[in-house]
Amino acid sequence: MNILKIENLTKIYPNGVKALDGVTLTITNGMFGLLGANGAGKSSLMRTIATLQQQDGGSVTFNGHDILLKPMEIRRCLGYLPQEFGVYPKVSAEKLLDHIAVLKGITNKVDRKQQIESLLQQTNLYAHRKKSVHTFSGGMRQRFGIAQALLGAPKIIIVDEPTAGLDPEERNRFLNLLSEIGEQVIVILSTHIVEDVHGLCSKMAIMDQGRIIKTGEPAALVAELQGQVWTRGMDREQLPEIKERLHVISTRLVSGKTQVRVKSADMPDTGFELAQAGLEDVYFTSTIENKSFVNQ
Ligand SMILES: Nc1ncnc2c1ncn2[C@@H]1O[C@H](COP(=O)(O)OP(=O)(O)OP(=O)(O)O)[C@@H](O)[C@H]1O
Repeated sequence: MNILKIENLTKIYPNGVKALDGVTLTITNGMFGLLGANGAGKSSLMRTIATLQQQDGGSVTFNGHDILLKPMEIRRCLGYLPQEFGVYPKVSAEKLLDHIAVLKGITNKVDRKQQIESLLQQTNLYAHRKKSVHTFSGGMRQRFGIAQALLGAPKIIIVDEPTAGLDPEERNRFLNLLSEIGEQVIVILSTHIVEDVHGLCSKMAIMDQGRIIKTGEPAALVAELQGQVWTRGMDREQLPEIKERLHVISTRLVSGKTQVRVKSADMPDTGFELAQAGLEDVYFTSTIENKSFVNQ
């Protein structure tokens, strides 16, 4: 079993932004979802784990090795798909993978060739292996990103916002690919898309303003809220008054009418019906409660 232990991690950028504020998490084998809005601090956490930037306080250990003291220990067993890959050089996918494999220390040519061929097959890019990555579509690039992350059989795989900008078909394809990676490694999926976490991850954390505000199994977190989510349709003009009085989780426009979701132990008002709680309700209630806690 691999164990990634993050303890009291803090990161303050030179402009004074506290991107990580005492993050503590233990992550073991399997798919782990890190959910948070833009700016919550997910990329800062991912980059620190990937040893691309140093923390200002706290520690990260992987299987007992402190990554600050022994960055090579983690780099050797890490696959990372960053949010922004930057500019791709104008070489074929196959050549680029070969180059990255050399950088990752896979020096045996036969081994390299075998790994690259099998990863190109796995990511459904074999037919495109002679094409330059800069001509690939968004979805193909992300699949290429996974192929390069999987080179060298890593024990931790970090994917940062991988489905942003993908069309529904490519997004499905990408998520299926992630789910095939297996349970023998740690996969951290950082995303702001609730459904990505729901279907795929056995464990998750919600991040907001540099803090972990909730952790657990998605199904268990949803079960905790069951029986407390109420919904009703109303005119938009009624909303301010409802927001004033009730704990509104979210509002959505459905066929021209505003559908409001409210958290309450009992029926909050006339006309409300008990709704099936979902992970989106967990996410919204946690972040709303964190904001009111921070603003107190
Ligand atoms: N290099 C940097 N210098 C200064 N501030 C930064 C830097 N990188 C991130 N930040 C700030 O730190 C906070 C957390 O950013 P981070 O990119 O980690 O969040 P995120 O959850 O990954 O969001 P996104 O998905 O938008 O990247 C934000 O307020 C961001 O503006």
